[in-house]
Amino acid sequence: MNLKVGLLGGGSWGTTVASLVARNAPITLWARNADTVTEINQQHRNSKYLGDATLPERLRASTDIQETVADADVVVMAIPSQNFRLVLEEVKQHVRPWVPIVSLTKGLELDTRMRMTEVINDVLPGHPVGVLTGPNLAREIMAGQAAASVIAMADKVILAELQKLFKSGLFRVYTNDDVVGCELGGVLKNIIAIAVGMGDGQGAGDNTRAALITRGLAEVTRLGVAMGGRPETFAGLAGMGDMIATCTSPQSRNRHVGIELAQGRTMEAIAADMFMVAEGAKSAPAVMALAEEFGVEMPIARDVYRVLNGECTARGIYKGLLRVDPGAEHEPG
Ligand SMILES: NC(=O)C1=CN([C@@H]2O[C@H](COP(=O)(O)OP(=O)(O)OC[C@H]3O[C@@H](n4cnc5c(N)ncnc54)[C@H](OP(=O)(O)O)[C@@H]3O)[C@@H](O)[C@H]2O)C=CC1
Ligand SMILES: O=C(CO)COP(=O)(O)O
Repeated sequence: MNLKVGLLGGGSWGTTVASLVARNAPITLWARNADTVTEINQQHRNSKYLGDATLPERLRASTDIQETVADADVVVMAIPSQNFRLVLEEVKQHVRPWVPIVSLTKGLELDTRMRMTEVINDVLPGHPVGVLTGPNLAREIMAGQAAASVIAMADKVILAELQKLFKSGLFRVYTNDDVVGCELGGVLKNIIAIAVGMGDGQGAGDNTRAALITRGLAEVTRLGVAMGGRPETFAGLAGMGDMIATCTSPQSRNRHVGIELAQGRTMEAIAADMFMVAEGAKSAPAVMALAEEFGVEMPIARDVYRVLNGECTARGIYKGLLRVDPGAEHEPG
């Protein structure tokens, strides 16, 4: 393809998506860390985030945002949610006015409770905005295993071009015009994955995990639909698909946080040991505020939030589960 791509964010997922896109189009990957950039350009590796995985030789990295985005036809953002706006403000100085911006990020901005596509609209009004999301654990995709994803954008013509840009070999990319639903599926499943990790860390069984995933998906769907997403989106790759991958994979950072909380560790101590992002822990307060604003009950997310805050322990939450009287299946609780 003739489209030039600038991708911002040299972590696990940014590097993985850049490697996929490099098969289809010229791409520059921006990372703030000069060692990461040198390693990608000279050794075709990003060992901090992706171990021994070999990156395509045509993938070029840069520490210069201007060089990365000034002649880009598409800009892709893989920056964690709490730093997303900061980097986008720099992108704004150099990007051309009509260029589509695609978010890979699965979190909410804490202060504003905004989704990343809303942050993009805020900083770069007028640009076509999209999101790539789904059950996509970075290391598996780098290992060449098959995966499916969803690219969502309101403009169907640009959407079809973006689908061609991101899909390759065993990475199957479907289209969807429900940006809100797709984006919220990726954000909200992270908190349920923390709940599942809290159960797994205490030796809970497969039935417990299945119950949490199913009830978790129901509450995620309730909030997502109240915020404007379509119910069927939450039954698809961006909803149920990502929920299953994140809640069951040993590779998930959010599930890992839950397992550590189950050992009685505080979120502060867990975060101090992690160099990668766990978006669920960061976004939980914003999700709770949105649930209140939209009048949606999210009992599992609320319990996770209370453990993250140190208001109660993972063990206490699981004992509490048994004390709740179940009502009708379609009701919260
Ligand atoms: N990993 C995965 O499997 C998937 C992740 N995602 C989502 O993608 C997003 C990015 O995640 P992922 O790549 O995994 O995260 P990682 O934790 O692996 O990497 C984070 C990257 O962001 C960079 N970064 C953080 N703050 C800044 C900043 N202020 N300026 C510039 N760069 C910054 C880090 O740079 P440095 O190394 O210098 O600290 C690092 O390169 C998240 O929202 C995640 O939920 C979505 C699908 C799959
Ligand atoms: O979003 C992901 C997989 O689709 C990655 O999940 P974690 O951030 O929990 O590792």
